[in-house]
Amino acid sequence: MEKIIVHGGRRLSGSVHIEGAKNAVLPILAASILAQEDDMVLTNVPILSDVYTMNNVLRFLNLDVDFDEDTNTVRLNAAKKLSTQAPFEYVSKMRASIVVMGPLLARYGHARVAMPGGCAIGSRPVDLHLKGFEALGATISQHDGYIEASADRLVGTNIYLDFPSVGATQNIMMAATLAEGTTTIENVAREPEIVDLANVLNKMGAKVRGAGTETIRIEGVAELHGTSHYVVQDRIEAGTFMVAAALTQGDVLVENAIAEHNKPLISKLEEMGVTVQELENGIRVIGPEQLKPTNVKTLPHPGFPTDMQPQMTVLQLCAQGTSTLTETVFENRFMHLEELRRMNANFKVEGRTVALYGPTSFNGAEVAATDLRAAAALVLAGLVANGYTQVTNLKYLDRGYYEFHLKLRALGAEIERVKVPDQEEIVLKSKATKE
Ligand SMILES: CC(=O)N[C@H]1[C@@H](OP(=O)(O)OP(=O)(O)OC[C@H]2O[C@@H](n3ccc(=O)[nH]c3=O)[C@H](O)[C@@H]2O)O[C@H](CO)[C@@H](O)[C@@H]1O
Ligand SMILES: C=C(OP(=O)(O)O)C(=O)O
Repeated sequence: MEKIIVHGGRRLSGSVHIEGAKNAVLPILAASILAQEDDMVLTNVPILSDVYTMNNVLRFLNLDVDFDEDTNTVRLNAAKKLSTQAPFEYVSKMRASIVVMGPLLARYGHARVAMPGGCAIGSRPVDLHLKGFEALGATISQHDGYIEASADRLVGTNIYLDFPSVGATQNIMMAATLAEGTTTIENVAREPEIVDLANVLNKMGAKVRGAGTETIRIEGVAELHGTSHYVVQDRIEAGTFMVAAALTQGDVLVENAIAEHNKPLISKLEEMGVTVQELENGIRVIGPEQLKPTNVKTLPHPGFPTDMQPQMTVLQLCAQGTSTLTETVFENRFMHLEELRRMNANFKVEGRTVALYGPTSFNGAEVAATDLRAAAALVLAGLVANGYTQVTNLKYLDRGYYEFHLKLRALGAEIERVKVPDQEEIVLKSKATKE
């Protein structure tokens, strides 16, 4: 087992490099399934466990996948006959594997994918994905824990999403690229990662218009081919470092950060008294001596991102007075707060809203991450806590942050990541010693 140990109290300063976006690269990797000829060459690919998982799903489907970590480049080839089945052992590792379904259905008229199930932040059904496939003419059945979709040929149609789901928008968009005729999807997700995917699909020969707005129109084409693409920067990693700077009265340049992608966060930071400067080479964030309280509500893009919510609650807990945070996207994304309570946080959850009573004098403690952004939030709290904070369950952190502790250390944090024997190893060792 590994843990991160942080000794709080250091101001962060300097500049930090941000990786390509996990949430952009995962569906783009899946889009490679659509390339009947030519390699797909993706650059600026982050070294994350989720990327390894998606690469393994694609290898299982019979794509050739080569990840050169020295150059952050993944080269894929999908020219061979592919399998259309993604089994439980892969899908259970990562929910985002569901986005292989749209491309498989588009190319082969068939996909059988294990039901992804929920996770620590909510139940996360895929009904909107399936409604979209059905509207395109697929027959859907669910049995033995698998979802199966089949169609002779998908046919373009008008689809209205009840909620602007990121995954459903991506899956339906990819399915429609090879459909007969034109598909219009309304009330779609508008996240920058959707725009990045649409850009790749267009470079592959698709005709996707309107990504980034509420309506996407896709004119079906006969075939798609490989292309090369530089993955867009991770706005959530960038935002996490912006919060780290704000929290520690720091002065940090988040290199090449795209302000347009982080508008709601920047606006809230400014409201709290943080100085945010948009420079040519990135965003400079200077934390104030005292943070002002603020109220935040998570919403689909361009609203405040739910993936910044746990980190934001840590900042709000440090403000002079009471702040609120309303989580509208996922029904169960406050698990990190119970861990923060161990560190002296004072808050009250009522339904989807939490009142956060600041200012908090965080005390170092042993805490366990419950999900990806919870892990980041606990490390952030450790940066301003008295004494030592130990964060475990780092498998969550590794899903979405590359060398998080090293980047923080380079900014001046007193932080290390260590291997410690877990309980099972200790028992085995003590048995061996006795024998
Ligand atoms: C790999 C990836 O890109 N993950 C992101 C993606 O997840 P993901 O694509 O799973 O998120 P969605 O936008 O689909 O989900 C948002 C909400 O819609 C609900 N829903 C979704 C689909 C559906 O068919 N039915 C339904 O009810 C979900 O349960 C959730 O409450 O967007 C989320 C919302 O910005 C982010 O937190 C995740 O980091
Ligand atoms: C919730 C997240 O990811 P996923 O949808 O892959 O679980 C996240 O990136 O914070």
